[in-house]
Amino acid sequence: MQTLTLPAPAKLNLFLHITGRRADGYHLLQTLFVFLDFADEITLSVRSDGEICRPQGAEDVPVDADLTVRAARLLQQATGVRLGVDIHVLKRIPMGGGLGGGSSDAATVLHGLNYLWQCDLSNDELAALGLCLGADVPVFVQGHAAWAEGVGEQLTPVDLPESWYVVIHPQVHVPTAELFSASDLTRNCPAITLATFHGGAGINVFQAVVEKRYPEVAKAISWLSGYSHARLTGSGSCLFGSVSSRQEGEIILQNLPVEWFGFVAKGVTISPLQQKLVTLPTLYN
Ligand SMILES: C[C@@](CO)(OP(=O)(O)O)[C@H](O)COP(=O)(O)OP(=O)(O)OC[C@H]1O[C@@H](n2ccc(N)nc2=O)[C@H](O)[C@@H]1O
Ligand SMILES: Nc1ncnc2c1ncn2[C@@H]1O[C@H](COP(=O)(O)OP(=O)(O)O)[C@@H](O)[C@H]1O
Repeated sequence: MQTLTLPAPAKLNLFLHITGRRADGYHLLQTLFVFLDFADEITLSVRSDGEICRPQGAEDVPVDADLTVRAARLLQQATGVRLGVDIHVLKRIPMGGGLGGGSSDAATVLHGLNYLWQCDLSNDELAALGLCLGADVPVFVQGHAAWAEGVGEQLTPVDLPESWYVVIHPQVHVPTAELFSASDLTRNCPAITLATFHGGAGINVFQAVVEKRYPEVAKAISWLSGYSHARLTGSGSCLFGSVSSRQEGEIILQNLPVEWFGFVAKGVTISPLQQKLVTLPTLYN
């Protein structure tokens, strides 16, 4: 039986603007994605009977709704492969926190099964499949920090300097779809460039909306602002601030109120998944 364990890293949105809306209601974004060296862990064991099972995963995510299972089914249908898989998901990334854990899990399953099932799809083909599962999946498939436009699928790779982040989860679940439909969400940001971002431009348009609706998130942002420039990632509820080293981040976390969860992570240009994929030996029939 072929078994493979791969990471599914978290992401941060270093800024997030909405510049307009598509005819189908989806929002047009500008954002900058960076990966973290903080990840879920996914173990895939090939089954010969074609079944797709998830013996281990997030308890509150039903098997049929799990993005890992949906990704496996999608790849099976798209390629006609007759093999199946047991999917073990070790969750570390807080769910519904704007860290993209579900999307990342899906991207890791697409890559892992593309390898184990020997489907031989390209990164672009896997990213196109991933987009059917969620707007954030393609960047995790491509695995390179990126400037993103469209709904997040038009990606331009960006090399970012290594940096450290304190990430706080205020233990609040913020539903993405609800925030995208908020009447007070700013949807007409003027387009900016990477150069203007590096010059200091760029906010997260969800931050004001989330702070108003979720006082606990506002409280956490205010707390982290005492140490670093605190910003929301994605549609929240996680927030982050950059720090100069892991040690500086750990010192800040010593004062973290007990009701919140926090961790320090390194921001990386090449995702931990890509780093692992390039070390895998070639499989022969
Ligand atoms: C906001 C972001 C920023 O990276 O991240 P998260 O906070 O989810 O991590 C993403 O755009 C989220 O992408 P993702 O989480 O994949 O969203 P999807 O499952 O595709 O969409 C969930 C719902 O959000 C709305 N939606 C999503 C993306 C988008 N560009 N416009 C939208 O209006 C739609 O109502 C959709 O039904
Ligand atoms: N494998 C998975 N891991 C996390 N969430 C999942 C998974 N599969 C489906 N979901 C659903 O996707 C939602 C969003 O999860 P997640 O990607 O972690 O957050 P966000 O989109 O805020 O970054 C969860 O609330 C959950 O209902």
